[in-house]
Amino acid sequence: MNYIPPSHNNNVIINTNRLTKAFGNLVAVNDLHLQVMRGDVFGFLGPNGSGKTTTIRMLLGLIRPTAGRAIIFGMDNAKQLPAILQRVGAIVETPVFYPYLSGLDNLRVVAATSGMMSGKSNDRRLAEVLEIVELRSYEKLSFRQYSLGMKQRLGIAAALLADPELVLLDEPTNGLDPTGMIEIRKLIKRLSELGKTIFLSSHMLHEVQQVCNRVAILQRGNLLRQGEVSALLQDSEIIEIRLNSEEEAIQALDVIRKAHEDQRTWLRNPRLATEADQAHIILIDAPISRSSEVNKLLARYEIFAAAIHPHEGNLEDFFLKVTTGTTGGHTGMEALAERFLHTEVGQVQKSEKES
Ligand SMILES: Nc1ncnc2c1ncn2[C@@H]1O[C@H](COP(=O)(O)OP(=O)(O)OP(=O)(O)O)[C@@H](O)[C@H]1O
Repeated sequence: MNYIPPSHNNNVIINTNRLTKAFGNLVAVNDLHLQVMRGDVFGFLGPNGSGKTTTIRMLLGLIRPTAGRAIIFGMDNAKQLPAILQRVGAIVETPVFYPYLSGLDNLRVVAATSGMMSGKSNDRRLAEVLEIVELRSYEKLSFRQYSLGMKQRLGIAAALLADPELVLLDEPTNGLDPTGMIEIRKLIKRLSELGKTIFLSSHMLHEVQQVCNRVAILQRGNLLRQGEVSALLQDSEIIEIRLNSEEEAIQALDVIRKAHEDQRTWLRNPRLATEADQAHIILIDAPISRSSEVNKLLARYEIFAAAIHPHEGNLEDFFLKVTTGTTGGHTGMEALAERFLHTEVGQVQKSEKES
């Protein structure tokens, strides 16, 4: 995606141009072009070590890029960082709170140390943010008694104190149990309804699919894809056709391949299922809304499918496709993607850069 000059579009909240960070020979982030639009819940996806935190740290001005720049709210963060940060709330590392103070008192400390208002308006804001993160009923409880999910939400409450337009969250569900994850998901939706733009990094595709409208996929510091979740999901829809025998499956495959060559280009990558006992199953990367067309096509050649199963797209499949080029059997794909995402990946060596 091309760099959009900031003056041309005020709806672009984050706009990076060739953003790059090298640590010695290791290129942690390489030539990154990101566009986050106003109102997005933007998922920044990638396996461990792919450069997500490094990117967030550059956006927040915590580290300097080796090359390229980041424009936030139309301002260059190398030049106008304080003005940008006034409009941003972020959690990059687990926030530190006083264990023996209550949630409310901890927020009071944050408000006081960051020079926010005091008195009644301050108390009102504290109550508001505790309400948003659903900790109002636990505000008097000491921090050490909070669950991990509550601690994380208190961190988000602290990031919300100054009513930021943009909220940056680095792996907000890391280490949380399913209930904690659901709470964070609900909170992200609530923040989005309040008009915030949200940028969240994650390696949990399923989580991201449920809350984000747009995503960028990073691998070894390189941007693999960026776009609307709905469009990416459509790209990973699969039609599964079960035939009555392996012989019939091979005939059907031939028909589908010819149809693909003959203008039905939406019938992408027809193939036999990879599992040994599934040689009678064909998988096609194709919009599931066209399942009946496939059925009719085969019937014209007197091939009658025993069953046709449309598989909705999911980010795991999509991710696997773009990261490994795998478009094989559907079976086990999610598990494979999940394994991949938890794998520490190797890093690219610093490449020669164009000027
Ligand atoms: N200060 C640093 N010095 C040297 N290498 C670093 C530094 N910070 C990060 N890296 C390396 O840069 C790469 C990208 O790390 P980064 O933390 O940005 O990845 P990530 O996608 O956020 O992964 P994780 O989810 O594990 O934090 C990794 O190989 C990491 O070891």
